[in-house]
Amino acid sequence: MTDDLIQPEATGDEIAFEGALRPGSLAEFVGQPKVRGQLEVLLRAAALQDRSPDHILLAGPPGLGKTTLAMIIGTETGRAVRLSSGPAIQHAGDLAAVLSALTPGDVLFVDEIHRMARSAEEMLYLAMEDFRIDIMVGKGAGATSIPLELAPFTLVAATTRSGMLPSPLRDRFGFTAHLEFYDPADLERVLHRSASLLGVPLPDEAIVELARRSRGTPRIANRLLRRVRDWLLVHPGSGELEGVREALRLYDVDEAGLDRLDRAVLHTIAHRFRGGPVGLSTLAASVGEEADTIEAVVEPYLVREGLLARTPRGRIATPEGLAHAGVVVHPTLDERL
Ligand SMILES: Nc1ncnc2c1ncn2[C@@H]1O[C@H](COP(=O)(O)OP(=O)(O)OP(=O)(O)O)[C@@H](O)[C@H]1O
Repeated sequence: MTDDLIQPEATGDEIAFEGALRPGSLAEFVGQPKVRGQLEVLLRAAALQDRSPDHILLAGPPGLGKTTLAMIIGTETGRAVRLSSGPAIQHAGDLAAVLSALTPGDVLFVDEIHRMARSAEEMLYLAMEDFRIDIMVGKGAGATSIPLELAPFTLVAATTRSGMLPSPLRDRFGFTAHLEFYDPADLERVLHRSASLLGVPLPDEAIVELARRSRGTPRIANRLLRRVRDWLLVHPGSGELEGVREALRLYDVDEAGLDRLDRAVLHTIAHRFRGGPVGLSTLAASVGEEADTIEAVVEPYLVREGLLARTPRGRIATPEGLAHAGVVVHPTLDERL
């Protein structure tokens, strides 16, 4: 299991806490200028023509704002958002129940759509394209299908694994938003906003330090902010910057913002596999974590930071990654690159 502090998925009481910090409009949504611009045009064009916006796929690592954007799409278009998720759709019947309950213009948000049952996919294709489904009644030779008209709706789906979606499904979205990790400057804005909403006034230098070590992820930035708030409560009279450093040390977040699992992955490649290449499943087994988590959560950030690279023969630690794991190799001697 990924370390509690840094894992990008929301946990326990955090869901309520996140609700309070969630930006409510596109204007309040920090960063991701490209996605914001694309969505603005798409939503405005639909409003001008008084129709439901096209189906939208939100792709990217956890904690970057996919759920937030889905809610914003509802608010900006003045439509109700109905919530479902891939793991909750285990049979075509589960999907039929969700779709048939929609009212005209609804936004249907399906989180983790890559985990939806294969048996529901065909039904979803038809629903997205023609706003109708065929319900099968009976079995074997006597089975018949009854067509059911649906209310026009907009599907907003989120995935951390867009590569796992079958292409007929991907093709049915009018627009795919690729969410990227946030720059430190954008995370500083997220943190300033959250700090003022939480009533934790932090000076700029403390916010800068926290943003730099939040793994490019607003959810992690907000979570670290809560831990810093706790630390300062328990240590009254301490400086805020000291609070940031001590809280992060306590929760095992290093100077580069890497957590225990990030470091375990780098360390394993660097030391056990002599820098790589190593295959994903071998790597996952060596660090005792699910291959999915390594691929969707750990790797994207290490790749973006230039610490790990994916090659056709497997994962390798880059010279910077090796250095982070305490091994120094001169790049010109590195035959793996
Ligand atoms: N652009 C942003 N500006 C301000 N806060 C943000 C932004 N994006 C995300 N957040 C904050 O980060 C938290 C996590 O965001 P959200 O739940 O939308 O992520 P997600 O990508 O849907 O994650 P998951 O895939 O795990 O559901 C939210 O509570 C929100 O407060």
